[in-house]
Amino acid sequence: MLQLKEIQKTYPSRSGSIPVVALKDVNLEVNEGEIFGIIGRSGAGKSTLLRLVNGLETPDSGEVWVDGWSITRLKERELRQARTKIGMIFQHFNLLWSRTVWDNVAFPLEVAGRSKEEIRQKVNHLLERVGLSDRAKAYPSQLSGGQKQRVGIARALANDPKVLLCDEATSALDPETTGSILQLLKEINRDTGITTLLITHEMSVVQAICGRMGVMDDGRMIEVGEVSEIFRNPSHPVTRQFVRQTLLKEQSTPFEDKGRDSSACIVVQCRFPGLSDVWEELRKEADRRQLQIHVLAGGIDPSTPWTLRVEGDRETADRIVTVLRSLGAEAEVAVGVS
Ligand SMILES: Nc1ncnc2c1ncn2[C@@H]1O[C@H](COP(=O)(O)OP(=O)(O)OP(=O)(O)O)[C@@H](O)[C@H]1O
Repeated sequence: MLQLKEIQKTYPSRSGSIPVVALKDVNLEVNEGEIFGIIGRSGAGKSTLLRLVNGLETPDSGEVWVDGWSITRLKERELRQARTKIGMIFQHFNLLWSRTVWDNVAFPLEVAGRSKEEIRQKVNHLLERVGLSDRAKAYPSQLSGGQKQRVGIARALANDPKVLLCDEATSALDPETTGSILQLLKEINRDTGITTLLITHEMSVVQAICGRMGVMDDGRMIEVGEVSEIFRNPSHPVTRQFVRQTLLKEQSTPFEDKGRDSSACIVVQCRFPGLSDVWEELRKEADRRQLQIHVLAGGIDPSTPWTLRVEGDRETADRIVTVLRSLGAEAEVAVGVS
């Protein structure tokens, strides 16, 4: 669905010094219907990559393909047409502040020349989809951050795009709102099959909704793979650092703090045949043993493997693996971080 082939992108220097090579020989393939996450530190080249996909930037060399269109070869008129099939949401929402919620969502449909009746039906449907029917007449300034992003999502979906690009879409939101927006994106992907490419600097975002991910550093795509696999076995030092930072973050704690030393932890990877029963058993077992276990990935979609962080030493993790196996799960200790 989306392909970047041997992309090279250089920006001319801003102050007469050396030009900046933002992307270096980047290759990427995103499959139809998947949610693909790209993570990287500031300046890694994530935004440049996204702007290449919707044709806002052109590469020095290489090709960008979106749904059969070679974005890099299109003339301005064709590019505008191709762009209607690419929706985008932004960190700071980019809403039209003088227009109501309803009018913001209607805007791309008006530009596309849709009839009044078509616009009415579509906007009402989209507002219902994002849970904002009752705020249709409000202005963006009267909305919370999460509601603003819901308007952004509805607007991005107005022309039934095949691809949704998310540019740090939850970076301006608190963790709870982030969770609900990610959940909405996941549901939309499930219901419409829209191919979703998101960029972020937060591993937790990738873990929450992406099936596969790419890691960028200094203009290069340094690692691509299944999120669970990369988490279990990060090969590049930069990826390892992202994983480590996530593991050491005190978040998503399903168990109360038992005063353990949290400076050491072990990651356990497991697959459950079912979900809730096993999880309940595991909770009880961990409680009995006074252990802290955090779900790092796999919490939203029961079909994906779970990644658990167990605070404690290798012996503790081995005990948890034994418990998991006794509950019918496939489980193994993946990586130790201290
Ligand atoms: N218009 C521009 N002119 C010159 N240099 C640019 C321009 N846009 C980006 N760059 C440079 O290209 C490199 C990649 O930038 P880019 O914004 O793609 O990275 P990023 O990973 O999205 O970073 P961030 O997370 O901070 O937005 C950086 O060194 C940046 O300074």
